[in-house]
This record gives sequence, C-alpha cells and structure tokens, in this order.
Amino acid sequence: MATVEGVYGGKRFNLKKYTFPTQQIPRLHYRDPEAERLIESGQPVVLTDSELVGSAYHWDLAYLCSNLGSGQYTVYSSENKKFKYYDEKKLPQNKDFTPPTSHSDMTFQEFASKLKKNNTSECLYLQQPLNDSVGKRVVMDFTNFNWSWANEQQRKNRWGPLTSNLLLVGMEGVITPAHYDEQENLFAQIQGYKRFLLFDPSQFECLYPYPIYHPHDRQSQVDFDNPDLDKFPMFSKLKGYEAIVGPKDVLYLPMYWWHQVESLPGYGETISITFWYKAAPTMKVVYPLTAGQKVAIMRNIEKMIAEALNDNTEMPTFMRTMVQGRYT
Ligand SMILES: O=C(O)C(=O)[C@H]1CC[C@@H](C(=O)O)C1
Ligand SMILES: [Zn+2]
Repeated sequence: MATVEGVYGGKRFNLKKYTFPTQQIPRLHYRDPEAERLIESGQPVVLTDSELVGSAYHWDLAYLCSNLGSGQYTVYSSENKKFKYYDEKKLPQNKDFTPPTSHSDMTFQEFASKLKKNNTSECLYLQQPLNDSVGKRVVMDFTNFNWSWANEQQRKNRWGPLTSNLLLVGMEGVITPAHYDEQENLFAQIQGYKRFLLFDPSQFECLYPYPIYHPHDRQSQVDFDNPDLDKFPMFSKLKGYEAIVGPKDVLYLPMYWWHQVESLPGYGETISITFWYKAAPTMKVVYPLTAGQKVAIMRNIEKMIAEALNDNTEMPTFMRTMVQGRYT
C-alpha cells in the first residue's frame, strides 16, 4: 500500500495514498472570524478549543464501561474493516442485496471485552445514539457539553433541530466509506485519530452514488482502493480535501459534503460524538443554486420518477431514455 506523510495539527502521520489529489482544510480556533465565515458559507473546517464535548474528554473504554449502564448498544461487525452504511428500510425492495456488515445489540461491557480480545479477526464498530439509558455520570457529562456554543451555531447558521448525538467507538483501522449526509454535522473527536477525506458536493459526478431506492443510497459505488474507471470514468477527475481530527478537535462537516472516515491505525480505538442538525427550511431560493441544492433537486426527481414508475427495474431504461443522445 503506497503511503504519504502528512502533518496535521503539528503531528506527523503516515497515510494511505489514494489516486486523487487532496488539500488540507483549515484548522482554526473556534472563535476565529474565519472559522465562523467558513461555517456560515457551508465549508468544512477543523475547530480547536471549542470544548464542545469538554465534559467528555475523560471518556475512555474503562469509564464508559463503568458509566454507560447495562443498556443495549448497536455494534456493527465487518470482515474487511469497511463499514458501508445501508438503509434497512430499503431491504424489502432489494431482495438480492447482501448487507456488507452484520450488527447485534450488546452491553457496552460485552463490546469492550470483545475489543480487548485482540485475537478477534472481525472488526467492530459501536454506533449508538446517546439516550437516557446511560448512567447518571454520563448524563451529567452530556448536560455539560458546550451547548451554548452549539446552540449559537445552530441559530446563526439557521440549522434545523438537533436530531441525534451518535456515540461512535471504533477499532483502529475501521473505515466508513465515502458518502454524504443530508444533515449538518459538528463531529467531536474524544479519543484516537480519524482521517476525513472530504469532497465538495459538486464532485457528485465523480463519485457515482447508488440509486436513491438502493440500501446504499447516498454512498459512493466506487471502491477507493481499486476504482473501476471503465464503469466510473469521472472518478479520475476527483479532487478532494482532507483533515485529521484528534482528541478535542471538532470538524464542521457541511450537509451534502462527501466524506470517508478512517480510524487511523496505531492510535488505539476511537471515540467520537456527532451532533447532527436537520437542514434549515429553504425560505427563498437564491440563484445561482448551490451544488448541494442541485443534489437535493436530483434526489427529488429520482424519487418522483421511481414513484411514478412504481417498478425500480424500469428506472435504468427510463433515465437513459431521458438523457441519451439528448443531454449527453
Ligand atoms: O458523522 C458522520 O457523518 C459519519 O458518517 C459517521 C458514521 C461513522 C463515523 C466514523 O467516524 O466512521 C462517521
Ligand atoms: Zn456521514
């Protein structure tokens, strides 16, 4: 595997080299006016010193084992380190789809003991929304997050409501392959280091997401480790950004921005918390449209056509008929 050396936040990292160029995104103090400008304009930025989850900086496996109570946690398992998300609600209409990962519910203590057995060949990734089943010390930590700053960002940037705080505890080396989300995200890193590969929403044409009715909707079809350029020729034009977030960093990850996330090997398991916010209702359309707005339009059109045809097997012919020789 070809590697490239990168320096992020003053630390040197040996990183897997990909076929596309990347440049670093800014790393700024969270009160820097430039950081506020980037967030306001929907551009990613690594924020330092926010203390967004300052009350959780002491979270490690031992503390979480003692204080997360005996609630059940969703733990995903993969044979190949990759954890490509799939929407279970779309399985019934995709009978021939084989989920790439399995998941089971277990207590945090069971999960932690599996992590300690380093002979396990399976890769594990705990991904669970924080809920009221946690112990009172974790509730206290959660209450003491820097909500005044988070709420200020939500208000100033006209984000919608906070939908969830996902607790992520991953084995080193786990990868969440490239996808985009339809929510704004303040991604808080507590333990370990995560490499984010980031792509502007305008790179949609280089990343070939699955059809919207597919369980892998919003995920890229391209295998970044072995891209099929015959099938996905525009992938060779892909240009990206990247950032490495470590403990206490917060990444502002704008809606519709593509991202691939890797828990860097050699730095132990990773602990992160997401703050996902729904999009603000679009009050007034302003032209020119943003790339993200165009993605939203494409999604709505795909959904309408799929509903009208009422048979997903007809979608490829219908979509080709619409553009072939006319818009190509
Ligand atoms: O926060 C997001 O948008 C995500 O995709 C998360 C889902 C898995 C997480 C990871 O760090 O691997 C990233
Ligand atoms: Zn995501």
